Amino acid sequence: MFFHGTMKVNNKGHLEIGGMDTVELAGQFGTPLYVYDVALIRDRARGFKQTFEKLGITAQVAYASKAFSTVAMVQLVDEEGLSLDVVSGGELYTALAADFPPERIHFHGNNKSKEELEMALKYNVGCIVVDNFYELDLLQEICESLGIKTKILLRVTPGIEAHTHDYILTGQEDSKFGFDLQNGQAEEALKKALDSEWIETLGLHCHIGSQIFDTTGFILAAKKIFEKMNEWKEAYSYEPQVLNLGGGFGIRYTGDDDPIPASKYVEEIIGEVKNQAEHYSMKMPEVWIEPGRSLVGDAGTTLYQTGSRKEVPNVRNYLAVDGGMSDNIRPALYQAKYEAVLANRVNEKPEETVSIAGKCCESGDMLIWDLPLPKAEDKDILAVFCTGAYGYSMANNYNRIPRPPVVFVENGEAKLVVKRETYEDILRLDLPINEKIKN
Ligand SMILES: Cc1ncc(COP(=O)(O)O)c(C=O)c1O
Ligand SMILES: N[C@@H](CCCC[NH3+])C(=O)O
Repeated sequence: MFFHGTMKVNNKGHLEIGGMDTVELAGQFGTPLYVYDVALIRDRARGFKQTFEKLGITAQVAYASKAFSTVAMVQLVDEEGLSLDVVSGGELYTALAADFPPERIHFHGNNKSKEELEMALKYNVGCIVVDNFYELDLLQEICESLGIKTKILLRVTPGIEAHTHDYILTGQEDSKFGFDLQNGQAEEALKKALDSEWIETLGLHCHIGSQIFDTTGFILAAKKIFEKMNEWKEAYSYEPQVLNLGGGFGIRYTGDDDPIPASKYVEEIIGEVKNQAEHYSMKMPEVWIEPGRSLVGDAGTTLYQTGSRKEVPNVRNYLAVDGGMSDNIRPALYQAKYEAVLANRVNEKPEETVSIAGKCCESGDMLIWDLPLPKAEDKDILAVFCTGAYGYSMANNYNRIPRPPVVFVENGEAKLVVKRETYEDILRLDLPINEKIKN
């Protein structure tokens, strides 16, 4: 059984998370429903911090809020003392609304607008991760006009390919992100930034991709970056104070996934950074990381209610649930795989293989192919595991389906942290072309 965190089976044979019966949660809050195991998120956050402490390394662990950003989540990140990576005005606005300390916010993005940069500068965020020449010029201009100085990291692309899905690769040369390290663009950007009286260049940033199972790519990236840092030390007497090696640490969605433990990623990466710093006689930089998925991925579970069935004789049985690609687009987008159980019948043995269909009008809206389950009946509760990262955050209103609510569970208590969207919410931004609209 694919249990983790505080999950267990209670004496009714129901899945329990955070001391709460998920079948009762489904009854109370309705389905689909996102349930987050808060203790597991705290555990993961503390694990990262403790590994750095144990290694005696000055670090910042910035939660990549694109994985799952809500006011409550940002407050939890603050409680755990992490920093926060935001990638848009909306994520920044959420962080500020949650009263997150701006000095611990890192602002990312490959096409930040003037308004977004102004907002970041006015709130004095900890650093801006500059992605391209357009942004570097714009930032310099805005700083000058507002009379505000800022700290930056330069995002570099080291020219390596991590082993993951093509759509979530970011470190290769042909990428929309960052200044290329090999072709001289990164050096040109550094010279520009060092020449600016408005910009303090804290160091470099690199993110090679997501759902990566070992440290080979990170180590290669660190080597390539140090090689350049050494050249730049000699040419410009510049040594970065910070090296941010991004996120991307993989998690176990199914039994086929075999990532190393989070602490191991950190230990091996730090080991290499130390080696490189020694090799080039450079001072050890602060090492920052930006985990998203590995902090929240397996802490999230989605509860659905089962509904219609379709049998294609001798081919496949389809079982539909009351959500789908509108609350979890990852299977459609990346062929992502998940495990699931019937939360109200956890102890029962599988009797059939069914494919879980979503309710959207799209053949590709399949959540799980060929899942062994007890013979599901109408109104069973299907719990899909490990939906905590890039599930709710990529949810949408396709087919005008309202987005589900989110509940945090911890120590036998459930707290609603995002309300279910209503049909009124769906109409909120619509304007009629004539007045014949019903309320
Ligand atoms: C710049 C950056 N940092 C951090 C992350 C977080 O990645 P993950 O959720 O895989 O840890 C991402 C997403 O891939 C990213 O683009
Ligand atoms: N959204 C992706 C990861 C991309 C992360 C952003 N660089 C996923 O669900 O796996």
